[in-house]
Amino acid sequence: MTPIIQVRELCNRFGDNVVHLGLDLDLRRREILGVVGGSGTGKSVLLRSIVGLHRPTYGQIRIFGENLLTLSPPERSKLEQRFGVLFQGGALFTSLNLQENVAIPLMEHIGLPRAEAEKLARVKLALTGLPASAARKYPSELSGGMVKRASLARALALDPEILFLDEPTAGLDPIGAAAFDQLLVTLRNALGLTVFLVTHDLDTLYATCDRVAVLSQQRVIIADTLERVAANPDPWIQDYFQGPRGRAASQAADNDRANPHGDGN
Ligand SMILES: Nc1ncnc2c1ncn2[C@@H]1O[C@H](COP(=O)(O)OP(=O)(O)OP(=O)(O)O)[C@@H](O)[C@H]1O
Repeated sequence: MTPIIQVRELCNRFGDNVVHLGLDLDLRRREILGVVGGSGTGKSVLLRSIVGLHRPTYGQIRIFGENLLTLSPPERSKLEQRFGVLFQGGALFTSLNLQENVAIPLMEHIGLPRAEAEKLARVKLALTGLPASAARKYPSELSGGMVKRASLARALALDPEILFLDEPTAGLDPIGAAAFDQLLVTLRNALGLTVFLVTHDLDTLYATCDRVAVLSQQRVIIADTLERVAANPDPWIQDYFQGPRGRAASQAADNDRANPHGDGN
C-alpha cells in the first residue's frame, strides 16, 4: 500500500547547522508512528516541514501522493484541511473559551456560521472526553490535561485524516498522560486516523505506537516496531530503551498486556 506520507532525501540546514541530511521516512495509513531522538535531532523541524510550516532546504515530501512543495496556495490550503496539528503547549487562544477556540477552524475553513460552528465544536470537545460544562470555560480555568484535550478537539475540528502531535503528554502528570495515550488509541481506532507523534515519553511509545522512527545522525536510522527498534545496537537507542526508564516502561507495558483492566487479578 502506498504510504500516506513519503519523505525523501530531506535536507534542512540553518546556517552551518545541518539538521537533516538525506532523511527518508514513510507514514502508513492508520498507523501511530512515534518519532523519537535526542534533543535537537530535528523532530520538530521534521514535523514542521511535513505540515508546510517550514520550507526544507532540499528534498521531496508527498502527502496523499501530492508534492507539498509544488502545490499552488489554494491546492495547499485544501490539502492542509486533511490534517490536524497539535503543537507543544496546545496553543489555544487564551481570550476565547473552548467552544470558541474549536469553532475557529470551522468558521474559517468551511465557512460555518458561528452558532453552527460552536454546536459542532461542542461535539468535538465531547469526543475528546471533556464534560459539557467545559465548553464555556477559558483555557486558564482548566487543568493541563483538559487543555490538551481541548487542543486535540481543535486539531480534530475539520475531521482530518492525519493527526500530527508534538510532545502531547509533556507537562501532564503520569495519570493524565496515560489517559491521553488511551484517548489517542481510541480515536485512531474509531476515526481511522493516521498519527505522527513526536514524543520523549517512553510510556506513550509503549502504550500507543505501531512503529517508532529514530532520528539520529541527521536522518531516520530505523523505523520499525518497538521490539525491533529496542533491540537495535545503536548506542543512543540502547541508552534510551535499555536505560532504567526504558526498562520500566517496557515492564509496565508487559504488565498492561497481562492484565489489561488493571484490576489486580
Ligand atoms: N527557525 C530556526 N532557525 C534556526 N535554527 C533552528 C530553527 N528551528 C530549529 N532550529 C535548530 O534545528 C535543530 C533541531 O531543532 P528541533 O526543535 O527540531 O529539535 P527537536 O529534536 O524537536 O528537539 P527537542 O527534543 O529538544 O524538542 C536545533 O539545533 C535548533 O536549534
